[in-house]
Amino acid sequence: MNNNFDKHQSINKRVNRTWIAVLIICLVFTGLILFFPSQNNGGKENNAIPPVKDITPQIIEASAITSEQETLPLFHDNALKTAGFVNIKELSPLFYFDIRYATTNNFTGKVIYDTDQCYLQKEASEGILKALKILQKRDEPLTFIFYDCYRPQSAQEKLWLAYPNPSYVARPEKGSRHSRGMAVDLTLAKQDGTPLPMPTEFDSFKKEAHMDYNGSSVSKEALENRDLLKKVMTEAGFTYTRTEWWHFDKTGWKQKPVQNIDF
Ligand SMILES: C[C@@H](N)C(=O)N[C@H](C)C(=O)O
Ligand SMILES: [Zn+2]
Repeated sequence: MNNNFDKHQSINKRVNRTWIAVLIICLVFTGLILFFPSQNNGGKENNAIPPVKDITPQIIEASAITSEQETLPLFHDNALKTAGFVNIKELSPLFYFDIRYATTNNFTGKVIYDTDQCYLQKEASEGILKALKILQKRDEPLTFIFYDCYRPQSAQEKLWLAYPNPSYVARPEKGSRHSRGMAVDLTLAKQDGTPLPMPTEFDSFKKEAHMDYNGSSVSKEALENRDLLKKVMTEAGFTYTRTEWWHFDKTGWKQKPVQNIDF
């Protein structure tokens, strides 16, 4: 009888030990799953992330920019040149650039586009070179400072939102001649880049900026410089606009389409 009792007790002890062992194994597994979740489904998550190459093509291509194209990615330069544009910075070392809409120093107070390059359609660029030749033949040779050249349609929309006045900003639905690459905003400068006095600042939407303003609030010298700019640009095949002394359109602008090539 005692023998039977001892046998029973020893079986019970073995069963208990087995259960304890099973319990410990379960606890160890649970711990592994809780502490290393990424081992569980990490492989799947990694596969879900798109490869870096797919999500950053612009960064990769931008690294190919040459020193001449400091701010305009090469693929935009290519797109513009394919569409008949010329980079005015590549035309002559005599030019100066103060591309205002690439800075906050413009009437909107905001950066309108990201690059300080100056692109124009080939015909307009030829007119600019013709005008430069006229300026260089003078006893005291002069040159240009460019304020704005080609402007994508998206930039025109930003300008219109800031100042929706068709006397000074072209309606986006009509399209700006700048967006055709056939308009340019510029002023005269000495060879060393000093701007000549003009009736007003660039993009001053006051009556003094009008081409026909001859009032006494503007100096004689500034009015003469404005008239010289107008004469030279007209001789080089541009027309002027009544309200802005700095703005000129290359004849034939209607033949060129409005563009929205990124800038
Ligand atoms: C905003 C001014 N610089 C200008 O270029 N105006 C003309 C009319 C335009 O928007 O095309
Ligand atoms: Zn203009």
